Amino acid sequence: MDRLTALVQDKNNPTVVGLDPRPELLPSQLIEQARQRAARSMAQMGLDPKDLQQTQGEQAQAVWADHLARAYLRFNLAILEGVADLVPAVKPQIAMYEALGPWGIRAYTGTCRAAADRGLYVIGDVKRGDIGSTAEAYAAHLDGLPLPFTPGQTIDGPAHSGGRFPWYEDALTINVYLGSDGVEPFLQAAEHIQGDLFALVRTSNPSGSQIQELGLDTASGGGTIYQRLGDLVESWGQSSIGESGYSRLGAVVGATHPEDGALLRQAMPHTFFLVPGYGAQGGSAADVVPMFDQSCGGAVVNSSRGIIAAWRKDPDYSPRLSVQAALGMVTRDARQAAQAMKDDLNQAIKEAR
Ligand SMILES: O=C(O)c1cc(=O)[nH]c(=O)n1[C@@H]1O[C@H](COP(=O)(O)O)[C@@H](O)[C@H]1O
Repeated sequence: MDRLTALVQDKNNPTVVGLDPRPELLPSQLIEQARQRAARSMAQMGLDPKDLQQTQGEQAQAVWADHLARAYLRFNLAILEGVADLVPAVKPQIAMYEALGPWGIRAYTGTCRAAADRGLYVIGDVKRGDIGSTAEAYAAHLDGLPLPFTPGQTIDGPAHSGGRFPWYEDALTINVYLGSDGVEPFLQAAEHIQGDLFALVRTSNPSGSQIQELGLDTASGGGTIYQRLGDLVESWGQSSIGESGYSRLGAVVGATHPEDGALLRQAMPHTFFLVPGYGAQGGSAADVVPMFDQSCGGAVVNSSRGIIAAWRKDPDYSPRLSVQAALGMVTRDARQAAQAMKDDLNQAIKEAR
């Protein structure tokens, strides 16, 4: 977590902007423009643009997914323009993009690349996890595609280009339910690119408690499942502790569980926390304070809707604005929201110390 720690310190800001686009979070004129462009594409392909309105037929759906994905990328670029110099990191959530098929994936990788080009640390929120051999393939998100030229050809060691192509992520969120053999390939890939991972430990959603708060008997060490997971994550990270004092294996700890976060902070001194749930899910700056260490480091806090949808609360917004003007508002309001979050977090941390 050395690079992330350095970026947080440089910008004096532990804020992560979640890039989670959805049609209703985009200004309507951007959607309308995508619709018009899709209709033109349909006409050029000799198809009836009316099919688009009812999204009838595979081709119409493909054309629409393509143009909506392009609108997502434009929207994200507007957000990045507003926040890139202010925040250390972004976290695109891949499900929003995967919903648009291959065109969405192109918007996802385009977003990650644009963020990386602006010097931001990119957390790919992919929440992967599987048996070891499959986890190796998922881990290619970090260390690049091992592309054999001949089917069946094996590639020894880091013979492939390695690194950021084609995903451009610095870190991934992972699900560690499958145990250490599902984590090891991710750790190796992270080591290869000097990147990081964030394992789900205590999630922000209410029903996470159905599993994570289950108690363990004393023979199994006592405590709860999330505490045991925390211990395991701390121990799996031991061999990758960097100069910052934190390992490459971080933990996701929801802002909606401040008491649990405080317990985990104590039990996991070498584990960096990614804290989602601030803002739209009700977590406050006071709630996230216990997730930070004594030096006010060791954690970053994510907000997605609170920043990317800030334009929706702007009294000057009107659907009659041009696309350019609406995107300008997206940029400005995202920046204001990110600045307000930075101030809110830093003030709460300062007051608590
Ligand atoms: O791994 C995550 O990022 C995550 C874990 C968790 O426990 N809770 C959680 O909300 N998230 C993600 O954090 C983001 C929260 O979005 P907002 O509620 O809009 O700020 C979404 O991308 C979620 O998928």
